[in-house]
Amino acid sequence: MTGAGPETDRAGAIKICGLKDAAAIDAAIRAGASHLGFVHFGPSPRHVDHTDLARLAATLPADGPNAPLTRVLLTVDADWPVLDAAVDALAPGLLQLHGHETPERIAAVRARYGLPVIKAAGIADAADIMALRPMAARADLLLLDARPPVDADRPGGLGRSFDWDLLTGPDFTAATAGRPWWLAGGLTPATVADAIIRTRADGVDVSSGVETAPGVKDPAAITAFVAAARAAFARRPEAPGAVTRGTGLSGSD
Ligand SMILES: O=C(O)c1ccccc1NCC(=O)[C@H](O)[C@H](O)COP(=O)(O)O
Repeated sequence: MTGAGPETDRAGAIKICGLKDAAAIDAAIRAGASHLGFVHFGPSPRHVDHTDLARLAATLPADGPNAPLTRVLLTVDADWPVLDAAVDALAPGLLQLHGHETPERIAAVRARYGLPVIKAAGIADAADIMALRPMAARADLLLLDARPPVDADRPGGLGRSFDWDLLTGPDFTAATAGRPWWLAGGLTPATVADAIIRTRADGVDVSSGVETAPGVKDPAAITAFVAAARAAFARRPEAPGAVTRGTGLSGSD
């Protein structure tokens, strides 16, 4: 598999996830987010149904190769009919699989839609790092989130962070196999800059940290988060001024 393209390959991605309303979307776009995430998973307080996915999609700038923004469709162990309908409604540029999708399923989703795939992985200990390897072989990008508690009603968007020291060293480098990866889990406008500098993540992703309550986005917090992330990415020596918006893709092997 070759790299999917600039949507996933470039450093400096900033994704605001769990968007449901125009004010929050507008704040994310104005601030300079590169990726807008839409959750399509019934139990989530951020769930957007097919009708609203299509309605919101109609208000967004065009997606596709070299577009300034990438729409990300987030699903959890979704079957083909659910995925087909959601992809039709949103016309995303990137698919985020946030459940227990196997490497084979990742490859099948990627092939069916011709879109790059983010595989989210819950991290709590070194074993979770070792488990990244087969996912990295099939996904275009990894999203490293806190592993949810066993009794959680959803696998992400919980505002929980994890030990970033797990993201260093040869085991981590081997497990990610050169695949780009984004950091998620409990990030906030106050912590994102430190996270970017310390972990050297290729991108960051937030949901709870820019909300006033689960599912209720705070436009001012979105603006602050994106500004802090942009400034931190710009300070990193390997990516001077490197905040980039997701653009085109190949999605093909
Ligand atoms: O947001 C949800 O409710 C959700 C439900 C099911 C799977 C994933 C979900 N969200 C994922 C995200 O929003 C982020 O990618 C990530 O988990 C960071 O969330 P947070 O810790 O709240 O910033």
